[in-house]
Amino acid sequence: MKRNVVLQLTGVERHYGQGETRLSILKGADFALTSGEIVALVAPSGTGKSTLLHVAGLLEHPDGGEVTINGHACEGLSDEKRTAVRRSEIGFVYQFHHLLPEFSALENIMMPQLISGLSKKEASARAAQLLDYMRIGHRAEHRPAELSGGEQQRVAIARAVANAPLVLLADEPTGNLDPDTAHYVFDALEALVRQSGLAALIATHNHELAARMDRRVTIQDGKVVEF
Ligand SMILES: Nc1ncnc2c1ncn2[C@@H]1O[C@H](COP(=O)(O)OP(=O)(O)OP(=O)(O)O)[C@@H](O)[C@H]1O
Repeated sequence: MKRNVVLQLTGVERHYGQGETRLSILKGADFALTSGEIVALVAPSGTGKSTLLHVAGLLEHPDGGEVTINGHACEGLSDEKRTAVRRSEIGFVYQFHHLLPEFSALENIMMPQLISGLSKKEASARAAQLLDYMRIGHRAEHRPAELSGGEQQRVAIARAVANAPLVLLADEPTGNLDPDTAHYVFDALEALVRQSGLAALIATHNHELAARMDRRVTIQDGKVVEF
């Protein structure tokens, strides 16, 4: 499989507040993620992991620098175009699943596909396939509250990749799970990434999980450095 840089951060700056209370979180951060790789982002609390993921995932604008997705510079894009890139190229997983409580597992995974214009039939077929792949096909009709924490996260991962993005960004996806379940959920995530060739950047405090990833990076003085 040909390896491409699918996500690139160049000189990314992110500051919060003004004047004396101004907090500089990212100070010229550079980072590149290549298709097919899984990278751990391991850094102490408050150093800017979520900030980095939000900027990389086009959820926040950087105060300086550039975010390039699959070769396309995103900072100059209109909000509409950024949203379109985010929907088609980025999947996001949070520590808490953020699934829609009134919808079933299958419907939650169908949702981003319906928003992207797929028919119900197509979206449902892909959602069912992803649930099977995550080994929770038998829970398709259940709502999030009826699922275990590990099952909820597997649905959230399936939803994140439903539109076949290039990049999966995950912010502490197993932070809420016991160690065995964390490994089980990571197994599923890893299989999905390996099979589809997408790239993943995963913030985690779990050093055992981080050790299973291809590369580990951290944030030091507002910059991304290899661990
Ligand atoms: N919207 C905001 N306004 C002001 N400060 C913010 C904002 N968002 C984040 N911060 C601050 O930026 C710093 C980095 O936050 P961030 O959430 O990126 O850290 P983190 O490394 O993900 O931490 P954790 O591991 O605890 O989740 C923190 O000091 C946080 O308080």
